[in-house]
Amino acid sequence: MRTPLIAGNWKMNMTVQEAGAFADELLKNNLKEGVEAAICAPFIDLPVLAGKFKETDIKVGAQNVHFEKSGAFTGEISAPMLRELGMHYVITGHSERRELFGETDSDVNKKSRAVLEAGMTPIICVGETEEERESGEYTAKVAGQVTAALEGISPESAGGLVIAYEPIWAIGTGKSATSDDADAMCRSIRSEVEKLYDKNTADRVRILYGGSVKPATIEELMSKSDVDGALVGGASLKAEDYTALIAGAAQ
Ligand SMILES: O=C[C@H](O)COP(=O)(O)O
Repeated sequence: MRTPLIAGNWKMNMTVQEAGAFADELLKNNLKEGVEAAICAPFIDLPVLAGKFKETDIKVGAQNVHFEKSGAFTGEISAPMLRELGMHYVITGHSERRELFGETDSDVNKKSRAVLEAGMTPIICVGETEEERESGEYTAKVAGQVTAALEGISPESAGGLVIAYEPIWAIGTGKSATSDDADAMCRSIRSEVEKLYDKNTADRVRILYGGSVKPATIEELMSKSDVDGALVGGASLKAEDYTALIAGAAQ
């Protein structure tokens, strides 16, 4: 039985003050049980969120990491630094990082392994462009990203991973994949994991959908058997909407 996960990805939004206010508001709400809640925030917000959520089940995560533990990498943050702050998750391979910052499949693999080595869980993002969807190449593209990201990761670690399927054409566009499309792609990713490892590992790995998920669409999405949750951008920025996402996922 896989615990559903609703992971917010704040991207480059929310000042420290706004993050604190979000946390205070969220803590006043009664989050439905049975769904894991996580917020992946800008680096500067992480200490305040870790502090506010310390005595709760709400997890905190980062949106990026460097794959080396330390060294001359100006402006970068390492996995051991994030672990010491109490982080549970780190998003790796988000399409914005791949497209805007030139991250390669190999970088995503190295970052994911560094996150695991530090005792955290990577949320590994994969997904196709609109052109790849239209050309019919999308299943192969995503399978290739999954294979590259998981290279060298042990079966024991692989079962605990989170993979987020985020079709690039659905991110921040209001143009969500249908729940059936999301389910089909999550199933295809699970079968890829089974090919790389075994059925037990594939049954354990959690696969999220991301791309214009809203409180109004979460319930239908979560009714699908291979969708284990969502990676949510815009709709995770307001405590009220985030609370509604958790409630919808708990149905
Ligand atoms: O990581 C989250 C995704 O990029 C989705 O963002 P969105 O919910 O704003 O479309």
